[in-house]
Amino acid sequence: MSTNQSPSGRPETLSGNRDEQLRQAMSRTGLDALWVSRPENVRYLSGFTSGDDAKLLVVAAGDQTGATLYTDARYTVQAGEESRFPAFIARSPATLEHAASSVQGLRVGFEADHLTVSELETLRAHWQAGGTPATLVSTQGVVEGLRLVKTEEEVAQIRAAQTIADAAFAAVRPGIMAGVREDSVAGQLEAFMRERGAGSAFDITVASGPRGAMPHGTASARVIGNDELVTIDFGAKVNGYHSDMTRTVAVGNPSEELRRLYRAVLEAEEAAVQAIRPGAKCSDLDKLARDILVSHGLGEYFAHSLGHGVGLAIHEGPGLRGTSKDVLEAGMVVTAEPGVYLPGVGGVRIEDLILVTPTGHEVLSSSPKEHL
Ligand SMILES: CSCC[C@H](N)C(=O)N[C@@H](C)C(=O)N[C@@H](C)C(=O)O
Repeated sequence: MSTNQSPSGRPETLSGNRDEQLRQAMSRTGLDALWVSRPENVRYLSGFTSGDDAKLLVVAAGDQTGATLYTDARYTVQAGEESRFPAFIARSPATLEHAASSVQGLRVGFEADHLTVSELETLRAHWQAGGTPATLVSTQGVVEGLRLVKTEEEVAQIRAAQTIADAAFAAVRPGIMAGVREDSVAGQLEAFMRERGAGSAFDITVASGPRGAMPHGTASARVIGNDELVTIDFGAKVNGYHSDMTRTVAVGNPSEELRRLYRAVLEAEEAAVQAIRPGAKCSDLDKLARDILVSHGLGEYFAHSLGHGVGLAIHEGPGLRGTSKDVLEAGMVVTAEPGVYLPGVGGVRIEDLILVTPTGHEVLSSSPKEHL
């Protein structure tokens, strides 16, 4: 066990803009402290890039403000280089024993969506057993709420990721033809992005022919046939920030039935993109696209939501779905991605990545769409 003060000299106390927003969010939720366990949230607040193997304790109670990164000895050097907060190097339960003294008598939030039952029991055992127990408070979305609106720096990372993804698509598209395996297409996209310093944002979907009926048809060994549609959904990852884009392309001369599906999805997608602006209700956007597909008799085949926010996570707020209460604000980055999936026939999805701007929107993805 050891403490590791950041050599950068950056402050261990909560003092920046992001810290102030967090302090306000904690105050609204009635929290003195927050035990951050969602990897993206650890990264967002501390800068430490291996959030899967770290936790962050933030204390914002009266004069007592500050944060400590908890990670293990595999990351001693990395934590020193990356974390804005001092790191305590240990593994659980030593981490919890160390944190216990800081949380005595405090209302400590935990992230209910990112803590297992056994981890919660361990927190209780260490922080509620002594003379001045902490009160553990279940929370949802405290840090995620801060992540909804991106800073200029965050938008720059997402834009860089999308630029690489667009270049990858342009390079690989000519080779998407009958006789080529789906996983070869995925491999080429991934290799292109890696060559340019980006990772793949998620397992790439390459779904050809009848496999197009699977919204997340991860590239398989299937050989693309003639006169088929192929749905390709992929993204790049740059400094933790994702891009996300889907194109459906024609190989040969797909049937009129497939072309009709394509045209309906394109109409829904373009209408949704045009409606993206600050103040737009996410549920209305979903309905707009869904109604167009319903008017084409395809509503029952639109098997998911219209879209989602994109950032440090591939799926984050706001949610562009029927049940969403979210309203768009400038600085949000979202997808619009209607699709239809007909078992035994195939499917179509078209997706753009969009920045909400003060006056409307900017489409970040630039790969051309086919007109069938
Ligand atoms: C495993 S990440 C997949 C990324 C892909 N572009 C995507 O977002 N696909 C959608 C069909 C999706 O999964 N939507 C979610 C938000 C949903 O509707 O629940």
